[in-house]
Amino acid sequence: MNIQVSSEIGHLQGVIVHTPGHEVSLVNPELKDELLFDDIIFEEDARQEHLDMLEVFKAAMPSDGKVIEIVDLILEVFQQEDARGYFIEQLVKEFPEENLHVIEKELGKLDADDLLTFIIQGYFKNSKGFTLNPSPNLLFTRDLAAVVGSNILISRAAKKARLRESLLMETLVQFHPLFDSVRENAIRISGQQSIEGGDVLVVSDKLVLIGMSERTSFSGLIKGTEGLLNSGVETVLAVDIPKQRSSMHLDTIFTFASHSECIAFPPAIMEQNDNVVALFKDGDSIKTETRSSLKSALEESLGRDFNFIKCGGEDRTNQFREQWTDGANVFALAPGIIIGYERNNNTFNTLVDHGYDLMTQFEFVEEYGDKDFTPSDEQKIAISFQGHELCRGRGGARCMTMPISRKPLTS
Ligand SMILES: NC(=O)NCCC[C@H](N)C(=O)O
Repeated sequence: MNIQVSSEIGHLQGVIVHTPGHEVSLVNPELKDELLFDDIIFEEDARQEHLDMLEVFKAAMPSDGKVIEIVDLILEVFQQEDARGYFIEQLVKEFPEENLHVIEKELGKLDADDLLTFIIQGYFKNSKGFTLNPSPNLLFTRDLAAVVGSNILISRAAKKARLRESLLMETLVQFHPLFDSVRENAIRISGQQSIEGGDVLVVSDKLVLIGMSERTSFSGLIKGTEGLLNSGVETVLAVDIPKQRSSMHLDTIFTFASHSECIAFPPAIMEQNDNVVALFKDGDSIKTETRSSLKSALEESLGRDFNFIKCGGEDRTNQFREQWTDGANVFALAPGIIIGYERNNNTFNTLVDHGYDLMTQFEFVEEYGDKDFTPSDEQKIAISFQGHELCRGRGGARCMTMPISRKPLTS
């Protein structure tokens, strides 16, 4: 598969996901805040909701499209002894407080399955009593990396609860053949720097948005920007967003729906001024310029009008309620073909006002499951899916996807 993503909306051809497994059942309520979950979630229902979401992806994707489970990639890569060794070395180094050096030898003897279980669920037989917290957030594959054009920016998580996922992603890029084409030029950040994929929105291969959030540090933003500007991106728009749990990434308050439409949470995006800084190259240095708003910055950069559709509609309480349940976090399967949680009905009604046809996940799969879906410029569809358990992990459709291949846009 050719790794290439030059927009947020091009027809989806390849995506990495993680259908939740037993790790979500290991979240003790006492640890849920530390593990970045807002509630404990019921594994079986969460898994079914996720699998049903994937059915929509498959119906919308071309027949040769690929939905790839990240654990399959990890198991493949862990067949290589040097990949296991590399991962274990990083794990021991990055988590000194866990004293994993004491069991480094035992870890080295684990086969691929047992090592994976240890990483995701936190235990293995003969672990001498050493356990780790589970990794329930692997579900949100978006945050592990961002494919930008034909490059990859590997995230480094801000929170310890997610740092193991960053090491997994780094190991995949280093060792899995899927990433052969991006390995050498991969953009990496290190040390105290942090950046998470939910903060990176690929408007085009020349223009990228990066959220300055509670998860993306200033040094992470600058290092990531340097890497992008050195690999063909012309402008990064840094978007200052509230540093708080409810909007932990830019994509929790802003996503793209079509060539000229975005879903935005009004208070944090549409009602802000001077909250965007453009970064671009000037010789060997990076120059910055303030932009008055995200809308004007996008319009100026792309030379066309944008329509920001309000998450939650006009009512203030609904805007806040539906942002909280990821109403602004839609995932585009193709231009104008988006999917989001069914519960955000005010957001869906607002999309209808903007010319979207509403379909449930079941209607969409019934209609397109057995025949090719060919997106057209005339058709806009907002697909609703049920995610009452998934939603408690505090992420929506975009958060649960890492696109690695999208068709280039024609217009
Ligand atoms: N891109 C996203 O917004 N991802 C959602 C991440 C949710 C996860 N529980 C976290 O707090 O990191």
